[in-house]
Amino acid sequence: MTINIGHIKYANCTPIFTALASHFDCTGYRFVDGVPARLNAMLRAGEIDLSPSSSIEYAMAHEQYCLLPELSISAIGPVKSVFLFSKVPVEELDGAPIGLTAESDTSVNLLKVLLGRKYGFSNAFERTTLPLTRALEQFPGLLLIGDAALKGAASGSGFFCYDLGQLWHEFTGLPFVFALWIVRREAALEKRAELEALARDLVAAKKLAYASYAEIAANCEERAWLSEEALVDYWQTISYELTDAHLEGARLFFRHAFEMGLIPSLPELRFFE
Ligand SMILES: C=C(O[C@@H]1C=C(C(=O)O)C=C[C@H]1O)C(=O)O
Repeated sequence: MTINIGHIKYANCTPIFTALASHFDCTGYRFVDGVPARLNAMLRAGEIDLSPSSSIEYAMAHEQYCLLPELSISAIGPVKSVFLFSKVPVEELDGAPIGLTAESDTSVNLLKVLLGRKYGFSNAFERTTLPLTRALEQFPGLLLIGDAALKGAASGSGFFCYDLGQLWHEFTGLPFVFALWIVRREAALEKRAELEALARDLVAAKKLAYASYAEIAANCEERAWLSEEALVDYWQTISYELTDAHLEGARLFFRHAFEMGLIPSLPELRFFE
């Protein structure tokens, strides 16, 4: 049975997908490229079986999902690819309308939690697909994630630039889990043996990737717009683990989100086993 796997088309996913494709048999897999918000919707609709997807998507529909252990896209401090860009210092954004990338579901809610709870602000939020400079003509602040955020930060845009991984760490002292590997429970039942093999291979691929960041950077598509050194530095910044501290960070995020009415209930974290 083919397994339909979501593939976030961002530099942060390149190491694990490259290592998976180069070391393991992927003939039974169909990879579906997309941005996180799109892959979340496809996962919810049953159009893919599993994906590294927004952690908040798990919380939104946890009765349909379970999680792969030992894998995430997280930050323990700065993440380098999730930024609030702003025309003024963040302390001056109370009441301001904030533009939100259409690609994210976790980080838009993280920004709401941080502005609401860390700063005590009350903001209006609006999704936008405008690029950085154009968006900041319309909004005093703009949230970008993934490659667009990496590029925006590297461009020396002259705007104030706040790393949400770092703001969360200052606020809580905990890791922040941006993405979890989410599996549809239906698929976990129907494709159990295949998913067990994939879960094992993904953890092995993660470890192989750790040992070959320089080689992966030298050969990947992202080299067209980011230097090998910057890619390796980015991958070393991200935490791909899912330890007890990561889970504590995720639970605390969900608690804030629930208290602010951003998710319908507090999810139990259930793993594929
Ligand atoms: C660190 C990142 O994590 C991501 C952020 C996500 C979100 O905000 O919904 C989802 C998946 C991850 O790719 C990033 O994309 O920059």
